[in-house]
Amino acid sequence: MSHTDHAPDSVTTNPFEHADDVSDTTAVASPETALVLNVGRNATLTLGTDALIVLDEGLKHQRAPGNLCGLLPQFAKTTRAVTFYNVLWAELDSFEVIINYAQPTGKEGCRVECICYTVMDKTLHGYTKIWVDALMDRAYPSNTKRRKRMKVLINPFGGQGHAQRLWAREVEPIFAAARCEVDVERTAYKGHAMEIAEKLDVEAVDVVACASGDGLPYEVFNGLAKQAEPRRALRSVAVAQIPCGSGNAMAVNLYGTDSPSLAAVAIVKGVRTPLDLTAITQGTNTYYSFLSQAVGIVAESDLGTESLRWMGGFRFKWGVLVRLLGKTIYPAELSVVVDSDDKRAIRETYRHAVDAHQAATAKHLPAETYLFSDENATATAPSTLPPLTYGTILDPLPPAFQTQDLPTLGNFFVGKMVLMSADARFFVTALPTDGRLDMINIDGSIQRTTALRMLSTIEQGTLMNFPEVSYRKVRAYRITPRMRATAPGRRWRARVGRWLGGAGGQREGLISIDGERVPFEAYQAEVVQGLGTVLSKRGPVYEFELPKSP
Ligand SMILES: Nc1ncnc2c1ncn2[C@@H]1O[C@H](COP(=O)(O)OP(=O)(O)OP(=O)(O)O)[C@@H](O)[C@H]1O
Repeated sequence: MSHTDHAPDSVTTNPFEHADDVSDTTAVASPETALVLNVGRNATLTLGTDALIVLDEGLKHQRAPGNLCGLLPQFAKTTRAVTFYNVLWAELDSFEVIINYAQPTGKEGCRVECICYTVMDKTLHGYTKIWVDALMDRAYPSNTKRRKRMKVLINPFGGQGHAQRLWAREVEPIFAAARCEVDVERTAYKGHAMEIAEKLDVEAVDVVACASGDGLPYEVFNGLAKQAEPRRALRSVAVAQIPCGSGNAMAVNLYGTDSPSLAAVAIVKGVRTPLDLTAITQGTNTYYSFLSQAVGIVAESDLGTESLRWMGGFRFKWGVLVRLLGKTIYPAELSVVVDSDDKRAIRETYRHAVDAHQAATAKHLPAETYLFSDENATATAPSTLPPLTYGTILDPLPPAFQTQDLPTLGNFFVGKMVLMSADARFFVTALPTDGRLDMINIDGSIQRTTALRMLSTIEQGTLMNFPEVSYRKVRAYRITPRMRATAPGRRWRARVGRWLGGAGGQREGLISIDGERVPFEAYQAEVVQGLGTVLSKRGPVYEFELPKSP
């Protein structure tokens, strides 16, 4: 923590004006005009366009960090810029101006630092208070709630089992510096987060932040959906992720990072954003998915490779590779309500949405047009869940569905977010609230060389460009997966393939909903626009840029 004490000589709204000329500034200053605070003969704090500028001759005499334990005499600069985004809190505490901020520590994180100056002259307190308020208004724009009330859930077994340590070291200090109200609970068993969310007092909590992978957010959405007033609960409580798991897609898409400390800042500064949820009916069960559904190679390589956990992060890629090379197929019947199957039109629509968002941001249009404001979050929400437009899996298939038999299906993957992990860009035109799902189908009998080329493009986000990849925007679908029959002469080969792919003892197929296993039987899915609420950096678009070509 840096701590610099100076008694302010004077205050002024113009750094080039002499202090004597503005001796009555206290009377006229307002949040719009209070830009410069003189905090010493040689120190000023200025509200710049995007950042707080600290100009202090005293900083020159402080050693800069990272200079080989002080062996090299290297001195700090006299100015320091702290982006308003990184300002966590500012206050005037009797004589002290205290500014807590997040100091980036390389690409992978940040830590809390403090700027602190003493204001001895009581006559300047009125102006200083106005200046501090003006800084807070820039640090927290009108669509960003201050001092969020958080329920933090920690999965002690998420990822490599480091969630507790990451929370205590990297995240808790940031929430504390931002003066958030925090209530922490550890999950004790599978399904615990769902129970907690089901019983949560939604009036008392703004955010449920999950120090976990994507498993806990999935449980929290489903728990909120079980409340007595589910729609209201899903709208008033934002679900957030402190990335501590093996899959951290929520954080990567909404905050652009899988660093716990950077995600913590994104949560503190996050704007409430509606997120489409997918209502899935299977038998008599209903699940709500926020991320993805998979049948075939992705589900098998994720859920069917438990025996290969020793491989760490490479487990999934290995699983995919073995199955691709083995040309594994996952037959199914698929019925879909298609919105568009024209890839060019899908990309165009996506680009329009991004352009519209950028234009609105540039013109500072009110965010309320697409975001919920905190004040009316609960007031306007109906309390019950909306009825499903296409019924459930137990109903006869409505005529809006087009049915295909897919005897050689290889990959069936449906997503509501772009990235499925930090380097897997599957659904490059996904938007949080467009009321559509992005659906990818790939035939399992395509050439191995093509399949390998596809694999290498997932990181760049160009998989959809392959003519062999069916990429559609859909509103609903029903899938009935079947076990594949192996020809008698190929049984031994298939067994070796399964063993190599980590699925030696596997007896039936796998279906993954947000990375969680559900029974291998038919289900129906329908997107429910804006049903859930999350926190995001930008609102209606994810932290991703669509590759330029084609
Ligand atoms: N105390 C606990 N003991 C066992 N399982 C738990 C516990 N708390 C949570 N879980 C379960 O752990 C699962 C995985 O959680 P999470 O997504 O946080 O971690 P992950 O490491 O990313 O996931 P995965 O294990 O799928 O790789 C969830 O289904 C959750 O219900």
